[in-house]
Amino acid sequence: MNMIDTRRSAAIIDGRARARKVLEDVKSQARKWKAKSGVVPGIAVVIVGDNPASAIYVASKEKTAKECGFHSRIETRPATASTSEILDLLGELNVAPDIHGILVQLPLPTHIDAGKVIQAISPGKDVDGFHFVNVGRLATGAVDGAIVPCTPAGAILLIGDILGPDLSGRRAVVLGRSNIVGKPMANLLLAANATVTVAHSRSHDLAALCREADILVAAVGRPELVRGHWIKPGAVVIDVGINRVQTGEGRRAGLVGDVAFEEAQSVAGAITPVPGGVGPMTIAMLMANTLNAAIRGGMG
Ligand SMILES: NC(=O)C1=CN([C@@H]2O[C@H](COP(=O)(O)OP(=O)(O)OC[C@H]3O[C@@H](n4cnc5c(N)ncnc54)[C@H](OP(=O)(O)O)[C@@H]3O)[C@@H](O)[C@H]2O)C=CC1
Ligand SMILES: Nc1nc(=O)c2c([nH]1)NC[C@@H]1CN(c3ccc(C(=O)N[C@@H](CCC(=O)O)C(=O)O)cc3)C=[N+]21
Repeated sequence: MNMIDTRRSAAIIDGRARARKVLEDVKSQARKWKAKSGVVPGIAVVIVGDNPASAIYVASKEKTAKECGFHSRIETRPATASTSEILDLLGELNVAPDIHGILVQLPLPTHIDAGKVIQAISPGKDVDGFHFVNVGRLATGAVDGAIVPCTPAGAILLIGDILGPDLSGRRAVVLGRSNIVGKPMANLLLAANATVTVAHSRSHDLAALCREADILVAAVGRPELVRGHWIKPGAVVIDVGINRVQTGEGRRAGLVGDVAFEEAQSVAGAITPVPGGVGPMTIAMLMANTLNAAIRGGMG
């Protein structure tokens, strides 16, 4: 019998538990802020059309907002709504005194100018962190004043729990360059002193790039693209992907990430599961961003 077990097993990062901790903090800070100022943090979620995935996320956001003691308002508009109708609604929410955070659920129906809609949100209420002002603050290193996009903000917390806040000398690879996840993730890693590579659909030899990574963040939306042999032994693997897959093709039905979890688990040092990893952190960070926006009083 081989006495040396060469199989390794990564620590599974419990995003649900970490998110609960964030939410407990948010809840207690919100209570204190209310006692001091009389202000109850308020969030408005705008949902256009009837994307079933969006409906699930929005319900979950509302439930969590209530748990935090926040005021929450859902504004639903039909898929046929025009860009100008949504801009009018945002104009109203921007000046609503009981609303401190505004989120427009993406994707929007294609006939709506999503860029215009995002830039119409007042930067101080932009709890997604998608407005140019917040993107610019993060990109220029003024991280403290920025509202940071929720998913990367949650992911960097998980990374910090394992590696500490200073990532000097660590190689990070981010798969995906979207404005929602990939780019802000890269900026946060850079701000934490990591050496960052951003890869995307035009990159060559992703496997070799990924094998260099002490920290690998996968945000591509391709089920189980990242295989076990792409991963550097001991790496911290953050799987942002949320992919709904059917049975067949040798896969389990249901939700899978962008990383082939079982394979990766035998190589990585730590890994986030899907579900139960980054997803719950996203919603928790949305509440944290809303609380901070309320405390800042919509400044910025
Ligand atoms: N857990 C959470 O809270 C959240 C999860 N998500 C999930 O994360 C994933 C990514 O989301 P998002 O960033 O919005 O997605 P986008 O579709 O906007 O971006 C995907 C990125 O991945 C790149 N890409 C796509 N296919 C490949 C490939 N085969 N090889 C290399 N790169 C590729 C694209 O490259 P290119 O730019 O060249 O097209 C693009 O940069 C999705 O599964 C989404 O559902 C998203 C938000 C929150
Ligand atoms: N303006 C805007 N901001 C967003 O932040 C935004 C968006 N639009 N559009 C869609 C994506 C996706 N997203 C998720 C949030 C939570 C989970 C989440 O909680 N996931 C659970 C499971 C969910 C399930 O079971 O379906 C988990 O991973 O454990 C997932 C994905 C936010 N997004």
